[in-house]
Amino acid sequence: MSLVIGEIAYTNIVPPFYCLNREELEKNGCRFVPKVPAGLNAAMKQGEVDVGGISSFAYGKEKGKYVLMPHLSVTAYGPVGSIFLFSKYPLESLEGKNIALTSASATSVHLLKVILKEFLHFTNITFTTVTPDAEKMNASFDAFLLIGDDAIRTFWKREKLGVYYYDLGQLWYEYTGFPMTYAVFAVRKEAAEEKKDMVHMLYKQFIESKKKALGPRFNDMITYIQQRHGGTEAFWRAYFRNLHYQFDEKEKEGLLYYYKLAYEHGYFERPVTDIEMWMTGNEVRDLL
Ligand SMILES: C=C(O[C@@H]1C=C(C(=O)O)C=C[C@H]1O)C(=O)O
Repeated sequence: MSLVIGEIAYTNIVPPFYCLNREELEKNGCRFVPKVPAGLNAAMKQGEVDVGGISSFAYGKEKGKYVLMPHLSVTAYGPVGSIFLFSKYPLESLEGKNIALTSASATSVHLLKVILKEFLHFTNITFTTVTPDAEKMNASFDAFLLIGDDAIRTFWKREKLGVYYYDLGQLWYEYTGFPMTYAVFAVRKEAAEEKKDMVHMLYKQFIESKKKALGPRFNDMITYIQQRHGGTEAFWRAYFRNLHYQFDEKEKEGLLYYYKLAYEHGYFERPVTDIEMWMTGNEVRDLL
């Protein structure tokens, strides 16, 4: 029996994965599957992936099927640094325009729609989902949304593209005062039951990896990322110091508010008013 772990193929998720003892996990039957968030959301829904990072939107959409791992998420209190709407026009002038949405995302595309409809009161924007490619998107659309490393690379060349840019996390924070949780760590309920010991082992390692990657191993994580993706050391340091990886009351409150608006705007069939956790209280404390 193997445990299939979804690994978001973007840098934002690195800390909980960076210091995993992959050899040990693989020896014990774990297998890693890297995909962009939308790919993992689908794989998890189809039962091909048991556990891992998925879009927080996908948890709400599939409410009832997954439980969430405590103290793990990808969250920002304000700007994210890697979720941008790039636009030929200022934000206030987007009514009547067409916007390209990256096919890699679920949380951020709905976040953008919610922000434009709920807070800017736009009713007439055409959205088209396309493969992320800044040049092509910029050539054919008035504005385009990118996430993850695609967004970071485009942010670095924003002046060449001559576009306005808006950080969705910043907009959300300005309008609501809430943090926004983009990725959650979900476990399919069947896997949580049937592969209990493996899920426990993995959870412990996720927590340890996050602590080490943001603590004693921070410098070598930054070097590793800079070597793979370019950019400056200062950029990556600031990027990771800004992101939050916990998932406690404040993060849940922000996420539930997002779920409320997502339901009101018709993106969920049922309201999502609570979050089911994998293990709670004392049980988890033993694993931390
Ligand atoms: C922080 C980010 O969040 C990601 C955004 C997601 C989405 O929009 O569905 C899903 C997972 C997150 O890892 C990012 O893309 O940079």
